[in-house]
Amino acid sequence: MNTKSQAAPGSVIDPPTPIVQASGVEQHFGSVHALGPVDLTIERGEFVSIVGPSGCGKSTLLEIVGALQDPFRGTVEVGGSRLNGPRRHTAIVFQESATLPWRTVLDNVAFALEVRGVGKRARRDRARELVGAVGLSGFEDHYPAQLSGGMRQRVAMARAMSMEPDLILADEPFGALDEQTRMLMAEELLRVVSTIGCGVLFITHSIQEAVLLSDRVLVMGRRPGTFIDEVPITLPRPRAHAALSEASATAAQDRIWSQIRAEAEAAMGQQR
Ligand SMILES: Nc1ncnc2c1ncn2[C@@H]1O[C@H](COP(=O)(O)OP(=O)(O)OP(=O)(O)O)[C@@H](O)[C@H]1O
Repeated sequence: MNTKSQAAPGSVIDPPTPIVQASGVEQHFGSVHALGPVDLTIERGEFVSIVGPSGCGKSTLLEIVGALQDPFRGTVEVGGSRLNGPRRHTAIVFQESATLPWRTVLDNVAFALEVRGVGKRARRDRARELVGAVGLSGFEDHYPAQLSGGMRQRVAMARAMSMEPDLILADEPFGALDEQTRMLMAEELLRVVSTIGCGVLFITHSIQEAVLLSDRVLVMGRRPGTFIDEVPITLPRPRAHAALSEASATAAQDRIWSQIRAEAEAAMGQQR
């Protein structure tokens, strides 16, 4: 799935910079040292997950990369430029991503296009395509209140895609969903991401989900979180859930779990 394009030999085009390059990132909230320092690089088109014990600083890092937290220590470049506020091509998806209750599914998805000044006809056509891509064809005229939580999350995903992101920041996006919907949504996300070829920073408490989706899983230790391991996932793509029973996948899951377990136990000990 990696869509890392290479500059042709002799080409005047520079090789692409990573989509995210963060170094020495650290966050303090008053006397609470929440995160870091950490370095993080995500190549263009790469899917990177972060797993780690509760409260270790995962969301803090994602929010810093998404320009939702400022100030912080260290430097963050996204798309080759120093971060100086929210970017148009960074899409952020949370566990309970908000939909606009007074707009239909189609108009929720068309909203980001409207903000960008895309004409009415073009944005409705594009929104219809995206609604289809997340499996909601037939629900275009429904309002969010008429949908299940999983369907609303699909609307949020379609809206994120409408921004033509080069980077998706996803913080436990399927955390509130039942197991079956969660599995289907994970496969859906893989399809979407491979179609648009964007980089992804994905936070999850599910080790299985991280292994299924990622090119690399970063394991964060207890607060103040730093990366204690980096696990490459070499399963061939396209992937479906059956891939999780392959030997390399179970080995990766065991390796990640043994480290998180040790960190979570130590973190619980600190809190006693
Ligand atoms: N605005 C804030 N003010 C004070 N402390 C904060 C703030 N935001 C986060 N923290 C603290 O910083 C630490 C890291 O929080 P963060 O939400 O990044 O952890 P996390 O790894 O995402 O946790 P979880 O897995 O439980 O969602 C925690 O101890 C949290 O209580």
